[in-house]
Amino acid sequence: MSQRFSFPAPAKLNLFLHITGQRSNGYHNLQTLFQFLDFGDKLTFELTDSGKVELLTTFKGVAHDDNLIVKAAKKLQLVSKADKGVKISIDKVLPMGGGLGGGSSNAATVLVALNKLWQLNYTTTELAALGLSLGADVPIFVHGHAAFAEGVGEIIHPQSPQEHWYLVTKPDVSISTAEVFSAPDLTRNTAPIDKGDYELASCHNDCQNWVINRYPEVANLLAWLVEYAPSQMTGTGACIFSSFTCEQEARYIQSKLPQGIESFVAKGANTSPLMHAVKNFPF
Ligand SMILES: C[C@](O)(CO)[C@H](O)COP(=O)(O)OP(=O)(O)OC[C@H]1O[C@@H](n2ccc(N)nc2=O)[C@H](O)[C@@H]1O
Ligand SMILES: Nc1ncnc2c1ncn2[C@@H]1O[C@H](COP(=O)(O)OP(=O)(O)OP(=O)(O)O)[C@@H](O)[C@H]1O
Repeated sequence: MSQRFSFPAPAKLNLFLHITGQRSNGYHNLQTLFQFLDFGDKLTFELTDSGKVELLTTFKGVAHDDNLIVKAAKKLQLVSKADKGVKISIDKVLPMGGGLGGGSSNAATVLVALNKLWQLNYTTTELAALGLSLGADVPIFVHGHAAFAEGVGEIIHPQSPQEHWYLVTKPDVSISTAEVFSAPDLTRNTAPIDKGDYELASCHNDCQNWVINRYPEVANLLAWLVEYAPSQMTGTGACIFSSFTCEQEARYIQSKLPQGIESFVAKGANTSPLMHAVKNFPF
């Protein structure tokens, strides 16, 4: 059996998410602060000579060729004319449709890892540009540093917010990004802020009110959490992150959560775990 290599695909949080306008193609202009978590999926790669991209893990509700993992690998194969193949498996822990960017992170890890494993030597900027067509969040995961982002999320200014401990909770609903962004009554006119001069505490998530008005599961859990810690939705939901100064506090509140709420505790990371793995490659 040939050698296997594993790389992390971490979660992201949107520490705030302002919608500042909408483009003629329907996409939204955003201002957001991305931070990674030291928690996420793990992808394992086995190089083959078959020329084929094979995802060995099945996903409920996502066909093999629609999976962002497969799309990213095929895209890289196509642009680079690489004749090598790969078998990929994933230990999936991030909830889908949670606002944690799992799919985009998986795609970014495929691009970054195969760039190394297939010895393609694309730059980070080239990989991020390739990734943007797969998802608006792919470039930030390719760049791998916490950042204030603009445009659809692809204009990236690295920043270093405080690395809190977070309790991340998932209300028992899955919310599609497209559903939120296509809502006629979503707030789309938040005034742009200056990336070098803003107060994190006065920022917010423009999707949150829309979501809590429609999903009582999110509204109820958020109302419960804010009694204990500053709490906000990430991305278009449904996950909520609550900030703590130490791990024990986060774990204590986790132990008090209402029954049946999926959750994990993780630390904010301004450098993505993927970057650490790449730096140490070959392992
Ligand atoms: C909400 C965020 O997670 C914030 O980080 C991202 O902007 C969403 O990123 P994503 O899940 O990678 O989104 P994509 O797969 O690119 O887009 C999903 C759908 O959301 C809408 N969409 C997405 C991003 C954006 N800036 N404006 C949009 O209107 C589009 O209708 C698109 O069809
Ligand atoms: N490898 C993958 N992992 C997760 N979802 C995938 C993957 N490939 C395709 N998808 C599809 O993408 C959708 C969005 O998944 P994802 O986990 O990225 O959502 P999300 O966390 O809400 O992302 P965001 O924060 O970007 O809104 C899923 O519902 C699924 O249909």
